[in-house]
Amino acid sequence: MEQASEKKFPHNAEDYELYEEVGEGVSATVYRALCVPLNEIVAIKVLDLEKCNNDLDGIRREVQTMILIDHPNLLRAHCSFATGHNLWVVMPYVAGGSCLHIIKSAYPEGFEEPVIATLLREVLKALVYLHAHGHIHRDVKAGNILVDSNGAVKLADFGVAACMYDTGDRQRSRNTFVGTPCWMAPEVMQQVHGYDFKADIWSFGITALELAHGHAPFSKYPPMKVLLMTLQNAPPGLDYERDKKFSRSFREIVAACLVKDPKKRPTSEKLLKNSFFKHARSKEYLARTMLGGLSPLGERFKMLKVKEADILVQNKAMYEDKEQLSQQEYIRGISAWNFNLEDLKNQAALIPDDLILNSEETSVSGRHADGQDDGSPVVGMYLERTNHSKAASQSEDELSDIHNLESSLAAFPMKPLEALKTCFDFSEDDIGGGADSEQQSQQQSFTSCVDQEAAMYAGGDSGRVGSISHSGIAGHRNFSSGQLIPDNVLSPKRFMGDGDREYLQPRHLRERNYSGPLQYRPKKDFSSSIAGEDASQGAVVERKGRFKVTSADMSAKGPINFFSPISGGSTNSRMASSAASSFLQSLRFILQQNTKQREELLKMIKFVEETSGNSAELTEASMFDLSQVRISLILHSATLNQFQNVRVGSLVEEVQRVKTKNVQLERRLNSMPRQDDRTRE
Ligand SMILES: Nc1ncnc2c1ncn2[C@@H]1O[C@H](COP(=O)(O)OP(=O)(O)OP(=O)(O)O)[C@@H](O)[C@H]1O
Repeated sequence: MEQASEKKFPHNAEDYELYEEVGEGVSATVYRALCVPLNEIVAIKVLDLEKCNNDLDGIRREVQTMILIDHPNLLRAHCSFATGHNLWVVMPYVAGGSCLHIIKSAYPEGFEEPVIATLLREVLKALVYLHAHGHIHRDVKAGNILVDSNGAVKLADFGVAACMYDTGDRQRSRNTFVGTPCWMAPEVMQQVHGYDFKADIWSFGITALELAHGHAPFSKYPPMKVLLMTLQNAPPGLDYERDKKFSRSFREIVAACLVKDPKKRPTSEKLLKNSFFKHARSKEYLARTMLGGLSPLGERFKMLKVKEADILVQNKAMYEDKEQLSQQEYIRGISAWNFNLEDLKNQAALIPDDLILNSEETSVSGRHADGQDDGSPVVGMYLERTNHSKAASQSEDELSDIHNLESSLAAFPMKPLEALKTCFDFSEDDIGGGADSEQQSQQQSFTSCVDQEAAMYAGGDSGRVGSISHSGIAGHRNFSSGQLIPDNVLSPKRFMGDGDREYLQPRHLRERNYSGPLQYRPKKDFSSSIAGEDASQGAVVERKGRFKVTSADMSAKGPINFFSPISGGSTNSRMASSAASSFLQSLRFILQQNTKQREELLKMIKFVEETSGNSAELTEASMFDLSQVRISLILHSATLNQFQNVRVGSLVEEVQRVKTKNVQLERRLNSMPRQDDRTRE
């Protein structure tokens, strides 16, 4: 057990002086602080319970896990308590900060192999411990690997950790989306059979790439696109050419972790024995190499925030309001992306119809070759979008992009509309299931926090120089999370006065997304229908560099390819469809522009349908294709987040209606005498 945790850390906010901010996540802000009675520097994670009320169960779990775990490579909390509408988690201060911060401040191209091996070995030790004790971390990433001033490595953030031995609701919650998309294993995304500790091994492999390159694969894309790419593309890995500087054993260990079939991934225990770790060095080496020359964490954090704010301003000038929320999420660090409903809706609106299969290759070579990528995911993303629009005249590329997007959608474990519908099917019982008896009994076994109720605060400012004012919290109770975080703590409105809101408020006034990890549950009836759609299970039919196209991509289950010839069509109808296709091709380009043009397009389709009436078989063919474009448009509209205007239900009906019309048109078309036959007659 860590020495610090043997001490009695007080449960009163007044006993702590909050200093500078040293970190920020989706759900919390972390401060360096002084524990006055013990005269010890600590870190305090401040979670705003008001803003986290979607994920109280997750918070309970995080605190429980942080207090119960006991391993030198895991960050153990000293104690936690509620104050006002905040939950404070007191933990050891890890002066080097997270690997993500260190990368952003000083190693944008990633670390050298011995550093990576040393970091990963320590993380693996933590995972071996967690897995052996029945825990899945579920959020392994550079942002959660902390390095102390002496080079000790601590895996942190149990906000999404789960217990493998849970039963009932908590077990079922492993069938939910939790984690950060870039690091998320395919089986976690698929939500089909649930997942186990092997999900951490996938994230571990992604983290290895993040440490090697300075960013995770796909990190510049919005979450929805990351989902599609993770499911559709071959797993990312170290490249023979691009990553020449790394050893073969490093390439191999990454490849072993990033296998889509979780059963084929090694256990953490087995990984730890891998020859790659012969490259690992001592803690002192890590401290010297990684932290030497770095300014104190608080200063670095401030500088990073200024830099990020600048990028945000630049992008604001270039891109208007709709994308702002997403951009903020990008800028705050990809690592800070936990999936949530609002993110999903906003990120979905950003899916460009551009390269999916080869995009990561493009982005990486861009990053290394032209040096234009400043490490900002936002800038990177928009550079690529601009470049892509320049290339729009190359129609072949455009066509293949469309096919790529659509086959990616096919590989997504649900049809796009269903996928989006499911995302909006927010599971209530995931949120409310926190007070089950099992948890309560676990909570009663907590050792580090004793009191259930702490004394009332004395009013007024503590007056401590350099600390954050405690004013405004007078008259409100503290609750120790050593017992179950009491229900009333988790319903902040019940005990909150207006004064509470002022406390720490300026730091929380920023526009942020607070809901923490997404916990969506797929509808039960979907799970059976989606089981067979994993692209990773299809036979490889085509390879593009490191990427593969599987038979699943080419299957009839895929979305309608409105550029393909009409089934059973004659030469004439093929000509007709080709004429229609060239028209549709232009339409398709317009489709990519914006919502307004999309609406125009729908009007045009309507016009063509109405004016062509009953006139000729050419019209029939065109109408068939046109209605397919309409379906595609509807799907895209849904995907591109037109939910403000159109209800999902009505979209589904519309798709059904147009599909029925298609079938009728196709029948009529097939039963008509073909023009060349009639000419012969
Ligand atoms: N004990 C600590 N000592 C020093 N820095 C810390 C400590 N704990 C967290 N941090 C810093 O604060 C950042 C945010 O903390 P944390 O990851 O716990 O918040 P979060 O809201 O759970 O984040 P996310 O869910 O985005 O991973 C970390 O990335 C790290 O840089």
